[in-house]
Amino acid sequence: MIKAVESLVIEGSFFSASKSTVVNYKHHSLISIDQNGMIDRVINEHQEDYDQVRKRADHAGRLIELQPDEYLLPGFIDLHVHAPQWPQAGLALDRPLNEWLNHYTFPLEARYQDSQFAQHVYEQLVPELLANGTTTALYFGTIHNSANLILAKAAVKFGQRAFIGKVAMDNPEQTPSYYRDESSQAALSQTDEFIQKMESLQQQTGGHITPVITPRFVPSCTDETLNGLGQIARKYDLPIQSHCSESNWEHQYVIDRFGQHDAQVLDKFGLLTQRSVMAHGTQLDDTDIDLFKQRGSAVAHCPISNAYFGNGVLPVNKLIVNHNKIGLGSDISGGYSPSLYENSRQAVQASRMLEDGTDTTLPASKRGASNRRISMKTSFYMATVGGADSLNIMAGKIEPGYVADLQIVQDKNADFAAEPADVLDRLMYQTSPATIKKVFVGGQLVTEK
Ligand SMILES: O=c1[nH]c(=O)c2nc[nH]c2[nH]1
Repeated sequence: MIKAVESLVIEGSFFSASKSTVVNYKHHSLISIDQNGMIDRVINEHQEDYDQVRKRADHAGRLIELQPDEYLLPGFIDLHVHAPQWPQAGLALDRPLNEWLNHYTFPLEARYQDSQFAQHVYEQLVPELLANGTTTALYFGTIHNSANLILAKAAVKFGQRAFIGKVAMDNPEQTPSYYRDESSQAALSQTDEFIQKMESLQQQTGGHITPVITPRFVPSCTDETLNGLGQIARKYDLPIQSHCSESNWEHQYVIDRFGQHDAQVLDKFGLLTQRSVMAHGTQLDDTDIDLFKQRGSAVAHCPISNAYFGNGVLPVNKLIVNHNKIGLGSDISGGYSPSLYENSRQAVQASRMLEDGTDTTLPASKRGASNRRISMKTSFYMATVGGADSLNIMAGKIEPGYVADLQIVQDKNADFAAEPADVLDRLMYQTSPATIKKVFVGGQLVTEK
């Protein structure tokens, strides 16, 4: 059972993004958190009641003071995590996507019919993500509802905000007999059952958990299942997640089967809505990107994973300029790292290579694509505001009315003075779990060093 949150006041300097290229810095403020775990006030040093609010919180033992080398940031939102793949993070990344799925991933995911194995993995993964500053995760589970509920219970136990999907995959041509839903009807009825069980777990525990409609990707689902999942998403008005135009092989498979791109196919089955978050998108064309925008659907940018399986670099800046919804995903274990800090770095680096090009046998003027680079501010925006907008939650900002999902991080090079904008970059490039000192979800302390 989630404990009632005590109101809290945090005193310190903080960063919070307001736009894709603008991160605001507020020096030495009070961030007041109410008993519902929401930020109710942000008070600056010059406001009349600063001292009074501070003193009252201090007397009540409810004041947390940041050290001079510490900063408050919004918690990060990971839009794409395959929870069952944690044991293979970093394995076989030199294999092409379909081989990696068939030889490593499906055999591993099949093991989650064993609930003890599920518990062993999930009780490691959830605290690991929290220790990396990830306060919200959008998880793929497996086909097994018992294991998916163990993941939900781990999220409740450790206090993470979690969106969790029972994976649907029933296409006998693209899934192995040992790891597939028995039939389309089974995939749909077990999805429905998972939704009911998540709703009662949420009511019993008060945990921050939400079920998600989860067709694994178009290749692994029959038309009947894609259609049925679209109907369930509509019936319950739930978030939807899948993979979309993620590699040469996968993109071409969908063209061969439907004569259309993933985006149109997902849309036709009612799976591209303003609650959809689709991973990768490296092969999206301009029409697909516009369809995403029209539908209000989000892209989960997974820059580390894309370097291995994506056969291309997602043009993040193009999506940002086009006002598409976009956030960051670790894609454990297509991506080896549970850290959105590391993914933020890779997002910046990949965008630079996309802009400059990589083939130096060509003249510089013929390499790359213009206006593709992003700054670390944009990565920070995607890890916070972009992720929250993608999930339609009031998170990712340090402002009144937002949930108090926060992290306190230490600037390990604070001895070397820098302007606030540079400090943010330094934090984004240098932070590791060792310098993430405290993490809060809904105002509750969930990790402390
Ligand atoms: O990176 C990926 N990881 C997966 O598990 C997966 N399944 C389908 N497509 C996928 N891509």
